[in-house]
Amino acid sequence: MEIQVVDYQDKDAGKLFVQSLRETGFGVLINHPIEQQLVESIYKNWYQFFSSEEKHNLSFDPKKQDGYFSTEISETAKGHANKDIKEYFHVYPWGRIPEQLKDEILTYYKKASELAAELLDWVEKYSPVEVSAKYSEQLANMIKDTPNTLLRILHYPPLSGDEEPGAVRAAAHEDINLLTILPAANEPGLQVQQQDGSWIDVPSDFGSLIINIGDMLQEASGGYFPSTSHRVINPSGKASKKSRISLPLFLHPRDEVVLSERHTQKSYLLERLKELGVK
Ligand SMILES: O=C(O)CCC(=O)C(=O)O
Ligand SMILES: [Fe+2]
Repeated sequence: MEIQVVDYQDKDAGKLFVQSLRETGFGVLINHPIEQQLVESIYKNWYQFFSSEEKHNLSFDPKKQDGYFSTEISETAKGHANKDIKEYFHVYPWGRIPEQLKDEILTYYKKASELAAELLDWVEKYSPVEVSAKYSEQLANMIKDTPNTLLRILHYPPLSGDEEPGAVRAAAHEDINLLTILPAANEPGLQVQQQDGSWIDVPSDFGSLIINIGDMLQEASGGYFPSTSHRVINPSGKASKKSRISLPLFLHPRDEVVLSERHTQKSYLLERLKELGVK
C-alpha cells in the first residue's frame, strides 16, 4: 500500500489515516487545522536565527537536551559512520528559546500537540481490541501534561562540496517517540523505505502534514504499528545551494508511562539516546 494523503475533513479520515500508518508507517493530512502561514513564518524566522551568531550562545545542554546542536555535534544515525549534515534547535516549553522567537514557536508547539492528541485518539479507536488491550493507558493520556514532547527546528545547510563522502542530510533512521508530526519542508528530500527495501518519496506538497510512527508506538502496540525507516537525501544541481528547513514534533509520553513489559518511556529513551551518541 502507498502512503495515503487524507483529507482531515473527510468523514472517514481517521480510518483511512490509521490504515495508512499501519501499512506504511506514514500518513499525510491535508485540510488540517495547522495554519500554513504560521509554519512559513517559523521557517523564515528560524532561518534567520540559524544564519546569526546568536545560536552559539544557546549551545545545547547535554543533560536537559534543550538548545542549539551544531553541524559538528549533530547526530549519527544508528548503524551509520557519518554525522548527518544538519544543525538543529530543540524546543521544550521549559527550555531555553531565543526571546524574539518564543511566542510564535510555543503557539505552534501547543497547536501541534493538541492535534497530536486527536490523532492518537484515532490510532486508539482503530486499533484492534487485542492491540489496544496492550496500551497501559489511553494513548492520548500518555502525552497529557508531558514535559518530554520535543519540537526540533532543523536546518540543512546548502552543500559546500566538502562534505565527507557518504554523509547525507539525514541518514536512514527510525524515530524514537510515539508519533512524529511534520509539516512538509520548504524543499524536497524526505523518503521512506518500503517493505521490499526500496525508497520512495513521501508525498510532501507544501501545506500538508506528514505523520509517522516512532519506536515507542511500535513498542506499545507489540509491533502492530511499524516504525518505518526514513531519510533525507542530498539535493543535486541548483537545489544543492539551497537550505532546507523542517519542523518535526516528536511526541513523548511522561517519564513514568509504561510502554511495554520491558520499558517505560524513560528507560527506552535513555537506551536510544546512548546509541545516538548524544547522551
Ligand atoms: O527533515 C525531515 O524532513 C525529516 C527529519 C527527521 O526525520 C528527523 O529529524 O527525525
Ligand atoms: Fe525522523
